[in-house]
Amino acid sequence: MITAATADTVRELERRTMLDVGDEVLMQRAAAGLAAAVAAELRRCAGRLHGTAVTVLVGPGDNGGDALFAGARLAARGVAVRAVACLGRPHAAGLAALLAAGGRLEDLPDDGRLRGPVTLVVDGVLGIGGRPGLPEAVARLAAAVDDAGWPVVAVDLPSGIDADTGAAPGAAFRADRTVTFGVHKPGHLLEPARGRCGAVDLVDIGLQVTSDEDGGWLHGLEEDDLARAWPYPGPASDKYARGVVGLDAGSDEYPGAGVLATYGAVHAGAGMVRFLGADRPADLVRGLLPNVVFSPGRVQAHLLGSGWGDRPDGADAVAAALDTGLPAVVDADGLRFLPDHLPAGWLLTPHAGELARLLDRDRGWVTADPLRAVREAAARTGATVLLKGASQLVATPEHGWVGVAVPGPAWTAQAGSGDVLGGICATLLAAGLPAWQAALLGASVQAVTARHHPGPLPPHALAERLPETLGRLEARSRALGATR
Ligand SMILES: NC(=O)C1=CN([C@@H]2O[C@H](COP(=O)(O)OP(=O)(O)OC[C@H]3O[C@@H](n4cnc5c(N)ncnc54)[C@H](O)[C@@H]3O)[C@@H](O)[C@H]2O)[C@@H](O)CC1
Ligand SMILES: [K+]
Repeated sequence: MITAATADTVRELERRTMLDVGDEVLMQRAAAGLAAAVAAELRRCAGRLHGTAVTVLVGPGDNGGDALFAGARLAARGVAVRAVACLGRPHAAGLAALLAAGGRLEDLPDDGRLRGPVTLVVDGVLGIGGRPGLPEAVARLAAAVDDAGWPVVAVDLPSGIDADTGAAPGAAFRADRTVTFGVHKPGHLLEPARGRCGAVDLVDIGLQVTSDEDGGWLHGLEEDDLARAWPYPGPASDKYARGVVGLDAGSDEYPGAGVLATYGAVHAGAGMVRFLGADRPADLVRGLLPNVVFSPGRVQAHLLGSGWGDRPDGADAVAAALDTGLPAVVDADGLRFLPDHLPAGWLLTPHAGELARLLDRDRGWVTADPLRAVREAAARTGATVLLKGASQLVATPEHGWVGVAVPGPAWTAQAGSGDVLGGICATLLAAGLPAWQAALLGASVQAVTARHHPGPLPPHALAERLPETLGRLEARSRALGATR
């Protein structure tokens, strides 16, 4: 699990640690970790340190200070280090250390082009004190560095992104590797910033990170977390232990959604799937999946809404499912028929446009800060909310942190993926998982499957690969020594 904290929380953690160790120590720990990461990167790309040339781009704050102290350590090991002052006056003590170690300082070139030999660039322009975007001259430099194709190591964050929201509304650096300190920041987990970080290294600088249940924290699921937490059947499990899913998805107008949701539920391992939707999707499902049943009967979780279209009795269907007291996933068109308050055991699975409609906001308000949007949706509806998109976020009224699913390739952004995901999540609810966990595991298993089968695989074909993923995850969970 990757834990991320906002800039304010990081500053508070740093303040507390500094009371114990003093303020110089943290920056020296950060610089040591950064220098080690840059040295490893130099060895990877040049095979050596001696004789390589590192250009350190520095801003006016402590992010530049980290970069300058790291530059001093590299200069002492035979690397030719040139610092370029990109914004304001560089960190005084860091600059003095670099110059004393034999490094040089240069001004930002007017044309934004770096001179001299460059093996690698360190982006120490802005860190958690940075406002998103870059002044024009620095933006030109960032573009030139990108064009030149030099390897870039970012200090804490790629400069220009928003550390707390993951937004990148203006120019920003793009790194091959980002070296962060103490704890991850939301920008490392959330697109589009995440895509600018490259590989992220976490350097321990001695912060006492105790992520409590208060707001502001993110927990990013990793593939091993998924492997550990999936509810694999045990030797004594029967179909009811795995769970019976009741699907009311698709319509005579959009029958495919019912088929796709059923594919998701069946291939995610539901004990039994009851298809309770309209006639046309029911006929299609009957022809494709002989294990699905169509009569009413015992159900342990519902899926409602995918492909309903303009269904006149949508509100009645939602109300009837609520009356059962069972958990449910409400997807797509079903989101238009919600009562004012829902139980936290219900899971809503909107994409940005549907969430905007739900909250009576513009889509742009949601996409500008998806974290804020998903939190607000959970608080307003009382339900757990999975916001689908480039980063898949889960908020629940049950705790203050937001979960981030394992990221997947952009190929899964296609019509029908959401219907399959609804079926997967309903299966996990039927197996007895709380809604937040069903959402995180469901979104993650689909992403991990897509990672292993890159390319434009249609959603039903991807659903058919879920069993292969689950078999691999189950073997992994055994290797990890997970207990059932
Ligand atoms: N506080 C600490 O104890 C530690 C901090 N560390 C480093 O310190 C960094 C934070 O340092 P700072 O708080 O000094 O902040 P930054 O180094 O991010 O820079 C803030 C400065 O940049 C200016 N600025 C911000 N956005 C701008 C923009 N878009 N255009 C132009 N100027 C802009 C601000 O006015 C301010 O002067 C962290 O990211 C990390 O790298 C590490 O040394 C670890 C310990
Ligand atoms: K930076």
